[in-house]
Amino acid sequence: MEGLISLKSSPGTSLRSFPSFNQPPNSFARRFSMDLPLRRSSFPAIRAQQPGTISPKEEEEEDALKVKEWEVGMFQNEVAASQGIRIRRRPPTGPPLHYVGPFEFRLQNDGNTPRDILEEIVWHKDTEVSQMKERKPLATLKKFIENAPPTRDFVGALKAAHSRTGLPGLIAEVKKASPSRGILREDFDPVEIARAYEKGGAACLSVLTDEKFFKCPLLCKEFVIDAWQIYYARIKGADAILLIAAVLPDLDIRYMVKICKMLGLAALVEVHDEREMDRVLGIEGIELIGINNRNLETFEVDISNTKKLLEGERGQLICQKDIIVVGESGLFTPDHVGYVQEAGVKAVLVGESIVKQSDPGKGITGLFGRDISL
Ligand SMILES: O=P(O)(O)OC[C@@H](O)[C@@H](O)c1c[nH]c2ccccc12
Repeated sequence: MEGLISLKSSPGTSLRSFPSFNQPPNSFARRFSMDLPLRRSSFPAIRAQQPGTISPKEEEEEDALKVKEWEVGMFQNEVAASQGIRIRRRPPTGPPLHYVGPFEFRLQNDGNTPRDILEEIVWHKDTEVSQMKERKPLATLKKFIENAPPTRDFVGALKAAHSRTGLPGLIAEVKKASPSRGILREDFDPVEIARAYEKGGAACLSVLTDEKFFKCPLLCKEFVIDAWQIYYARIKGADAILLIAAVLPDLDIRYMVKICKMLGLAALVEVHDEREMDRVLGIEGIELIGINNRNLETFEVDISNTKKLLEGERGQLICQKDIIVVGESGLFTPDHVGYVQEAGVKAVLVGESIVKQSDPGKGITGLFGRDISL
């Protein structure tokens, strides 16, 4: 699960490769040169002094574009905050590293220290995605998609499993580690684990999407902050993708859900509290809502969260809209599964309790209290 565990920074990365949001643009730096010193060779005005680089006009246009992008980036944080989203998409005043002339020094600014693990992941993801986008621009991904095989029906597989077994359809998660639990399995062979899940009766798999090996539809478990990641997941063989309401403002969710539809992907939109649920219920075209029992900011797990969010009017609205709800995280026993099913879920997303078993397929039987592969 790269998205969950790759929190390390990328040494040796030039700032030039992720200029748009992480670093204020050059003309800003000129205006506020004391506050926002930049690494010299990384920015257009300085590059232009070297022979064989872009023209002053191009440089000006590039600068103007970056100013706009930076402003939009900052504006996004404000929009998100107005929707109750605590996670800031980017450090408010640029990254903590600052450079002045030939001297480099580190400026640790309070505002630029992530407040919790989710924010740290999102800030890291922003850098990672900017770099990947440079290597594989959207136009390249689109060409691959034209030749990609069709997606498998993720929602259909969950519904079929539910009506076949009378139990929630299982999305079985392949993960080696998580930030809250550390390493879950030393002898980690993702392919073998996924095969065992498939044999054990899982309807779908949740995995960092890589090669296509299985018949079960795949959920790409990622921290999506940019539509580019959705295209990338599609060419890597995903059939569904996770969108986290604690990270994404409504407008992003609307836009990303549309992109998913266009690409034939299911979108699993994840919520953790009432406010997020209400936001998501106000968005048209959502088929799958995940209720995460784990708070991604504190790691606290409470399975009664699923019940709480499905009570009363919210539950009725979900029924009317024919939305499938997935109970996520912290499910270990048949009692847990029964409890969330009683609360109204038709599917569950389970990682730790089954991935840890020596035979993950048998782990599924233990989780449901009976063999669901038949
Ligand atoms: O291992 P568990 O407790 O069974 O949880 C699985 C899954 O719900 C969890 O990995 C998860 C759900 N949504 C997420 C978002 C980010 C990271 C992790 C998650």
